[in-house]
Amino acid sequence: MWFTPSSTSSEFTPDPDNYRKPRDPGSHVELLRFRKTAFKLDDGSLASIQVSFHWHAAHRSSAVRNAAFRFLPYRNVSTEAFLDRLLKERMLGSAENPADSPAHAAVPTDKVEHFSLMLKVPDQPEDAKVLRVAIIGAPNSGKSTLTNQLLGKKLFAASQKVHTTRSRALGVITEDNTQIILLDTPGLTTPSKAKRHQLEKTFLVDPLKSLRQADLVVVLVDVSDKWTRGRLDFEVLKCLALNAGIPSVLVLNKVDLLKGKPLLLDITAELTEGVVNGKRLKVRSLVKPLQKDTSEKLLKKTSGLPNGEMQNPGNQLLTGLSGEQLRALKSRKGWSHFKDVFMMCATDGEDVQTLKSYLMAEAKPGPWQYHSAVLTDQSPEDICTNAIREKLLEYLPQEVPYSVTQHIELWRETADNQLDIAVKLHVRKDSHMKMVIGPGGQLIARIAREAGLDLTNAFMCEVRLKISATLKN
Ligand SMILES: Nc1nc2c(ncn2[C@@H]2O[C@H](COP(=O)(O)OP(=O)(O)OP(=O)(O)O)[C@@H](O)[C@H]2O)c(=O)[nH]1
Repeated sequence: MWFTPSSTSSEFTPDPDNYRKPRDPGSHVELLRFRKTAFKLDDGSLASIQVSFHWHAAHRSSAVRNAAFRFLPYRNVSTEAFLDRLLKERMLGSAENPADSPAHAAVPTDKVEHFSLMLKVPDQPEDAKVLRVAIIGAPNSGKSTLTNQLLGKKLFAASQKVHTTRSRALGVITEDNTQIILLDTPGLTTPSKAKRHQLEKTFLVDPLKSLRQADLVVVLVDVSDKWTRGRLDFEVLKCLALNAGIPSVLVLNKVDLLKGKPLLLDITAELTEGVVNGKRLKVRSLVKPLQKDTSEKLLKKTSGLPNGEMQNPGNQLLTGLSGEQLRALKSRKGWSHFKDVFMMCATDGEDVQTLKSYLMAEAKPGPWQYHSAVLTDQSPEDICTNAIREKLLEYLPQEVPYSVTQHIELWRETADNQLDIAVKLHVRKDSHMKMVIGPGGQLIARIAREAGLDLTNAFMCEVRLKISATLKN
């Protein structure tokens, strides 16, 4: 968090030249509310932002009859310090127009508004470009962290525990004429592990579904894990083999945790089989790069299709890979068809900016899928439960957080632009209950405070989150 909302929040009369009108020329609009919220910066100074205003559209569809549209807010920056901050922070997007960056856009707090925004016709320019990116990798490789950093906003839960992400969700970056759709997926797992950990079917199906829709696959590997970094996760390899026609890039993540950086070259050589973008790597390597024809034969064997030929993923996914293909794949440690390799720290803004620029450049002419105000397809309630789930996973030991379920009891926007949320946690065991509450109620209060701050950032309004817990077997 780089700012904390102060309690000062006021309504005021808008200057008509000072807000952005909707691009839909036919719609009759009427300004309903216009708010200004003050924020306290780290240096103690105050800045104000126009956080939201609502339009009443005359030609509403029946699905949104009772809802007012909320358009991408235009913001006024009232202190130099704040403007300075915006311009300096690279992850916040275009310095020319910081107000347009995703970090400053709000997710609707109302699920009907969210739904209507998802259905809204994209406001695309004539030269629109688009890229659908599937981010896949083993559990805990940093997929959600990377997605949040690319978005410049924390909308996806990320924790040190595996299986933080329960189902597929998307994040949308829209800048200038380009829309990048990020498909965040649960960590790839096997049917037997899914059964053992009582994981939903989404864990098995969602990554494959995401892949089918992608123009580019980003494979994330945690290089700080010495047990897994030497070879690509078998489930990842299977996904790549099933979708060999979709370009893919390798991202070696968590390089900040790696002491010996030269090791990165060895890891790269292993995971790419010594070939990137059809060219042999010129690095000292533990493995001998595969001969080009051998590598092509292997691809043929594992995908069951001629090298480079686009396959029918739907059919492949239904039938899976044959026994022979799976055996051939098992003998492989890496994938020789990555287009590029990135080494990065997903928590570092500069590294992520490099990848973001690459994705922007990879976008191809095509229609946007979403309106530019869409940041994610997650409903406001899902964002809330995921934020709480993240803290539960972070602070509760071992398997305890996985058995806690949530029930939203109150969701109310107040007239002073605050959002009141009350969530009840259902805990299965008495011993777990004590852990969730913590000594003197400290832990549950901490979880409410921290999740509340994340939601304030996501919704760009002050969120008052109350969490209680009850025993439910
Ligand atoms: N030091 C360091 N930590 C990172 C980096 N990227 C991610 N992490 C941490 O790694 C942990 C796992 O990150 P997630 O983003 O939740 O990983 P995920 O792949 O989405 O995990 P699942 O939901 O289990 O599939 C979190 O504690 C992150 O803060 C990085 O580059 N460096």
